[in-house]
Amino acid sequence: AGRLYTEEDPLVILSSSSLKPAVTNSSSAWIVQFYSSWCGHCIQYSGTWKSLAQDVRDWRPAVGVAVLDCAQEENYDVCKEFNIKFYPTFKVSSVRQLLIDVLQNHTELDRPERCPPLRPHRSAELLPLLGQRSDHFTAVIVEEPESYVGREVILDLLQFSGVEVKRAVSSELPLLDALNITVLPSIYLLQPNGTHTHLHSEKPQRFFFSSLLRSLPGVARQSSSSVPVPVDVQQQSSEPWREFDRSLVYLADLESGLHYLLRVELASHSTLEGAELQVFKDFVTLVAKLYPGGGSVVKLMETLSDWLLTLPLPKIPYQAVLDLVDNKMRISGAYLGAELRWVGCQSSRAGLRGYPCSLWTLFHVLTVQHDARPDALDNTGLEADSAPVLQVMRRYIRTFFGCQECGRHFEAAAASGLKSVHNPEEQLLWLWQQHNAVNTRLAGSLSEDPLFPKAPWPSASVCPSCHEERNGVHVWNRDGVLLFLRRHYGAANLSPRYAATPPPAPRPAPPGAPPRSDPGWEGGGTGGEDGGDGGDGGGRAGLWILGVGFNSVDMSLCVLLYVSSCLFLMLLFFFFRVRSRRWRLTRSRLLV
Ligand SMILES: Cc1cc2nc3c(=O)[nH]c(=O)nc-3n(C[C@H](O)[C@H](O)[C@H](O)COP(=O)(O)OP(=O)(O)OC[C@H]3O[C@@H](n4cnc5c(N)ncnc54)[C@H](O)[C@@H]3O)c2cc1C
Repeated sequence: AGRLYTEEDPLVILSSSSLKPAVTNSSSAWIVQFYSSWCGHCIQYSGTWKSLAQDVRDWRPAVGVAVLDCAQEENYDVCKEFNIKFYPTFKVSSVRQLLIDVLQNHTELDRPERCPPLRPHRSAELLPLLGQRSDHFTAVIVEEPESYVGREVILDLLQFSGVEVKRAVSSELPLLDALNITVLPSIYLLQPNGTHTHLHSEKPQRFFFSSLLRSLPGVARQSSSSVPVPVDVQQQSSEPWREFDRSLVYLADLESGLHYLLRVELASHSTLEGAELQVFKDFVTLVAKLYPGGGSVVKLMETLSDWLLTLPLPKIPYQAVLDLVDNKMRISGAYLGAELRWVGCQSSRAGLRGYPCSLWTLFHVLTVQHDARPDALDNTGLEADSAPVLQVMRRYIRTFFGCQECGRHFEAAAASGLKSVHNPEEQLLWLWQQHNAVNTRLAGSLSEDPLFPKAPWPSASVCPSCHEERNGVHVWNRDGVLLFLRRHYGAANLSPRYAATPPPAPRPAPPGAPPRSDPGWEGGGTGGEDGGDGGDGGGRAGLWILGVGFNSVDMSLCVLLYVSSCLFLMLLFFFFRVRSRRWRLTRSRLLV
């Protein structure tokens, strides 16, 4: 079963393995909603999509309605291939009309086999039918050219035998005259015995026309067994619950968020150029400078940032970025885990929380880091802004964040609110306030996880000093909130538990080695002990000689120095040899 959709819904749940077999060379057209189960709007919208599927259920031979969850790891590649960047919203009626346009605009050659022709008929095609006997009813709907009613009724009756529906438009004057049609849309019925009559409908609407035709004698639904429905093979993996402490922030969430952002969200942009490239560069710089801990993630982001800044290319293929993120160059100590391990952002039900939760968390951490180290962004080009973290976040959300509606809301808030942010302190408070505004707006919505209800944060039980009552009215205590945010999102409160790149375990000191001050995970881990696929844990690439540790860069420098010293000595040797020969020659000439 899908996450927002189940097998009971009147639609098909597709996955990477069933999408292509279902839609390629299909006898019907397909409308597939690529959604993301973490996207609040997709959750809100799922009801609409189900209504649409229900609404056009009888059109099934001509068109299949399906969904595919791009937030599922196994579907990443197919969403990338289909270039899915954002998850839009529609109204049922507009999607239904869009469907009709798509179905009608197929040329005769590539029209799906079971899709009926939807073009209007000419008077010359219809008038000869009057008075003719037949084995079935023929309904003629005459309507304005822009009306969808006729096409909707044709599709509604697609699975019914005993009646054929045709449409004509109001410009067919000979037909209008012959049938004496004065009101549009109208429905005219040609009976099997050759007579014809105007059908009286309560209202000139799709539902009434379709119902009338379905109730005609001998009109019956055909067996639907001939309609192939692909069997979905998608299995939902149920993640094991990870015990965690709500008072901590987990590095595993930050890393999983970065993994999703860099390897999934960005992957739908096959090349980065212009403003997009600049937004990405700024984001990477920001993370490289402010991500706490100085560990392998920072090393990776620094490498990426250096590479982006030193290459003056106007356009960068995403694959090149991915190669660096996957550390194909095997740079020692640079690594970002390639899996999702939600901890503080895990959910009680599949499909909720996860990525958007991690993105909020990441930016809260970055605002607090910037507040602690305001000089960290010096000489990056970002320092001139009074709210650099928020500006980068704003541009990232606007440009790349998959939830387009969220981006619109955030942009509107930033456009009006960021003018009042003048320093790092106001910056972290603004983000807190904005996040609370979103919480309030979404409280009780379908995207809410009952285990993590959306409410003004932090609650009075978590931070009593954040709350006050003035004249019987609740108010936030600004200083209390500031203190709480600095502590909660501060480097000292980040837990490495469950992280894919844990801090390096203290290396057993070799005999005679000088006591080493353990930098711990905060002081600059050099990569995971379990480097994982593609990761080159810095800890493993080194060598201990006489109690001194050398990493692979040190070793390469040694080799370089050794080779250049040898060359230098050889040069000296040849230089003196040539000189001594010359000297001997000159001396022997003088003696002669
Ligand atoms: C920029 C942005 C805009 C979004 N806009 C929308 C939108 O318009 N509509 C929509 O449906 N979804 C939106 N989302 C997603 C939505 O806000 C949630 O992220 C998502 O529903 C997951 O909710 P959650 O329960 O994990 O908590 P989240 O709201 O994601 O919060 C994650 C964690 O942050 C902490 N936290 C909560 N509130 C605060 C706060 N005020 N300050 C600091 N920390 C806090 C808590 O520990 C919480 O568990 C947006 C996400 C982002 C990143």
